[in-house]
Amino acid sequence: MDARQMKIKAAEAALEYVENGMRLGIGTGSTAEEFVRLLAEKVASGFKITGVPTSERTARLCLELGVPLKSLDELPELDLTIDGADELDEKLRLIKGGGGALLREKIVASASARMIVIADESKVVDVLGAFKLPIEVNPFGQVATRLAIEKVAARLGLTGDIVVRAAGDGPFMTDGGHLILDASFGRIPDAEALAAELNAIPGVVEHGLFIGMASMAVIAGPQGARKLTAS
Ligand SMILES: O=C[C@H](O)[C@H](O)[C@H](O)COP(=O)(O)O
Repeated sequence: MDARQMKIKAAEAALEYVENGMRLGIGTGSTAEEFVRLLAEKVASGFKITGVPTSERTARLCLELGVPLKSLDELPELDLTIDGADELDEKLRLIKGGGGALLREKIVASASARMIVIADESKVVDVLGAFKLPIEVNPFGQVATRLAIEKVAARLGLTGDIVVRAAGDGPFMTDGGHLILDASFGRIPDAEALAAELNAIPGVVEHGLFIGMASMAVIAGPQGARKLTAS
């Protein structure tokens, strides 16, 4: 089974949790896009859901494939969000934001009664941090914000480069008009402490640590999909 087939396997297994009539948060990324394709097939066969996309990219795909959408302001309480992740541990702590959608993803997941993560086995780690932690920051004062991040990270024993994510010749801009700083901490033994410290820095808009948000993950491997619930 290749990487794409595993993403499809995870998406298929997660689709079983989507019920007729649900208000559904729809994630961003290559795994979430496989989910959108399968969901669109169900919608075409008469299944009714209303989706709230977590990015412009996901919105475009949904519209192209005929998945009905509303904004989060039109539908501020959701039944379920299904989204991918860049890394997750056995306690369902996640790193997200590899695609730059972490802010809307976190807002949509927070507005949902339940969040299910879809991923392949390669994303499951013992300790978060091999994937660079995306931190969304306001462009104003970005250098001061980066220094503040470095200071709180050092207090927690974390070091490593923190660089502005690029796109083409310029910086990558999120759907909200912010920058992403990618922090190469390596290992983040106390993700809760880091999340709290980052939340307290004014220039940080949001960060990619999703803690206590997912209730289940569907993990696809060569043998099929398994469920992971927070331990
Ligand atoms: O910003 C992007 C999201 O957090 C994605 O869900 C995450 O990067 C995983 O994407 P993929 O399924 O492409 O690995």
